[in-house]
Amino acid sequence: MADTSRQGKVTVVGAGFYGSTTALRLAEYDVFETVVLTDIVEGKPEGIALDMNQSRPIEGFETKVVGVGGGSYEGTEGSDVVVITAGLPRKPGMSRMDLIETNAKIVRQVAENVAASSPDAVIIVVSNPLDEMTALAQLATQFPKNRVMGQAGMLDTARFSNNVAEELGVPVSSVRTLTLGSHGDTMVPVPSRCTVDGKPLSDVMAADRIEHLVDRTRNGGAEVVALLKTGSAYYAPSAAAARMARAVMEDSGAVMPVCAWVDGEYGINGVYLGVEAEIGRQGVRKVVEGDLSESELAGLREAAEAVRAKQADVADL
Ligand SMILES: NC(=O)C1=CN([C@@H]2O[C@H](COP(=O)(O)OP(=O)(O)OC[C@H]3O[C@@H](n4cnc5c(N)ncnc54)[C@H](O)[C@@H]3O)[C@@H](O)[C@H]2O)C=CC1
Ligand SMILES: CC(=O)C(=O)O
Repeated sequence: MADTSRQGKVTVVGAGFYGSTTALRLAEYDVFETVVLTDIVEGKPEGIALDMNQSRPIEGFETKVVGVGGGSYEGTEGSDVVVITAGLPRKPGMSRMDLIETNAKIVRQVAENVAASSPDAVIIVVSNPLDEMTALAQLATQFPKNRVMGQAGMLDTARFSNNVAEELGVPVSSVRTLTLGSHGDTMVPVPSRCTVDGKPLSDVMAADRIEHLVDRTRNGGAEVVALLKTGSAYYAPSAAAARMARAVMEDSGAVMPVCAWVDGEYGINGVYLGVEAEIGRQGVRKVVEGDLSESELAGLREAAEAVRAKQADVADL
């Protein structure tokens, strides 16, 4: 009898650190029928897929992982969700923005291929610089804006929560935080929306320590890059992208911080920006506008203008 407990196809483009860990997380959820992993390199995705499939009897999942190398999109056709991880990671001392020209060429080409092979997919972009690459993927595919979003806020929020939990010596499960804005210098960690065991963060932590953790969160990616010396973070980033892909496939309605098209919310018009959004089968169901302090709102508007300028530039790259 056919097993109908798993459904859908998710493609992960780019079989590097981010892409391969995302593919494994997605496969281990055991909710998708197929996870396709692709790369321009021949053999790498095929080898990784075989290795992951060989782990199925040990980990006990049935999702089939398919590897497609050589820049081919054969086998990805009709994907429900596509996660774009193709692109260079930064080196120590580089900003995400230093990747813009190289990664724009890669993301444009990938997005055009995705549009041709999976015209109804929801796209989750992770390649950096994130806000600009998300805008570019929408331009290149001409998909409705709700069907193209970027992963950053889930990661930045997780880093903020981990920083708070470590500082206070409490379980991460007792901490709620939020990070909005860009995945860059104008990131907006939102202390007014943070709680520990339901209590406002400001009741349990001194203002100067909160400010320190806000800074550490803004520099969370660079902190990992500096330690690794080569490449950038992928365990926490892949957890975030995989959760987003699963929320799409399951039409869960979960509210997550993501890079979404903002048009009117917070008085901000026409830009991809990190905000909270309800995620479902069509991608972003709606942007969820929450309460922010005056300075947080000003920070979000500043981030919007900074990414708007760069997003206009990528159209020509
Ligand atoms: N949004 C976020 O929160 C985060 C974003 N990133 C970004 O994700 C991207 C990937 O990072 P890693 O996986 O660590 O890098 P990596 O170097 O390990 O992997 C990148 C992969 O992309 C492949 N690739 C390049 N051009 C391609 C094309 N045209 N088609 C298909 N595949 C192609 C490469 O062959 C390579 O396997 C980087 O741009 C990085 O900055 C990384 C962490 C967090
Ligand atoms: C690489 C990157 O964007 C991060 O770790 O935040």
